[in-house]
Amino acid sequence: MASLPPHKADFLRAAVSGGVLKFGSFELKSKRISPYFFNAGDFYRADLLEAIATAYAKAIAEARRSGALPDFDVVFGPAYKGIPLATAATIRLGQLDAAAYGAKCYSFDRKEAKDHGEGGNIVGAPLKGKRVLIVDDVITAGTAKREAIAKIEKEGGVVAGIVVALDRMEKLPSPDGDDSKPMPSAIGELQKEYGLPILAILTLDDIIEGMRGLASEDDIRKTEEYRTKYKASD
Ligand SMILES: O=P(O)(O)OC[C@H]1O[C@H](OP(=O)(O)OP(=O)(O)O)[C@H](O)[C@@H]1O
Ligand SMILES: O=C(O)c1cc(=O)[nH]c(=O)[nH]1
Repeated sequence: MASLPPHKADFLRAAVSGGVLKFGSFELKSKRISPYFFNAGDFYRADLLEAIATAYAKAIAEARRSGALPDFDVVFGPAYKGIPLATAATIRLGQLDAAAYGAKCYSFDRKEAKDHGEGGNIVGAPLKGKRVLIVDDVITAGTAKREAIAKIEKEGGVVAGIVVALDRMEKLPSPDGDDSKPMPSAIGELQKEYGLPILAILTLDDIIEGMRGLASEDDIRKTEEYRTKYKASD
């Protein structure tokens, strides 16, 4: 991982040591078959959860300092894997800088609306009139982030930006389902369409670079082939 900047190398090291980054054959939400998979649900041990929470919190604080992210009120984690990530990132932000982040809130959605008790779709801070930062695991085709934006807007919130652990650097799905057609990048189109800043702690390029000599040559070759197959036209 010598060629990666220290914050990326530390995060990739935590992902590898926790078995979060895997090589094999995996079907994605987009139905693409990938030779690698980043399962953020495997950051379940206290030290690993702290590592990912720290990585998000530092990325957010740095982007606030540089002006790459606007201010926000609520950190929103899309169900399911976004839930512990957003919650842990909120705690870590408050620990890093209580004056700036101690009053930030967390919130997440239910995949199915609750019809009793408090009811509704949202758990945690109400979103109405709030600036909402989405914190989630991975962007592949961008579908999950579009769904999250629609839910937040329906609740009356305004999305301020998106932070993910991994940008897989893939193209949008073609409307006719033919994935061999050139298409623009999922992340670029989200940025353009919604005018949102999107930050990623790691990209697929970082994984390929950082895993050279650590993953098998065969796994790296298959991952490079996958990168070429789903490479965006922009
Ligand atoms: O960019 P996309 O093509 O939408 O795919 C990426 C998303 O898909 C998965 O979430 P999923 O909706 O499967 O929910 P989960 O958090 O319950 O695993 C994954 O956790 C990412 O958030
Ligand atoms: O696209 C997905 O569904 C996906 C990719 C990935 O690397 N990790 C994940 O949890 N989901």
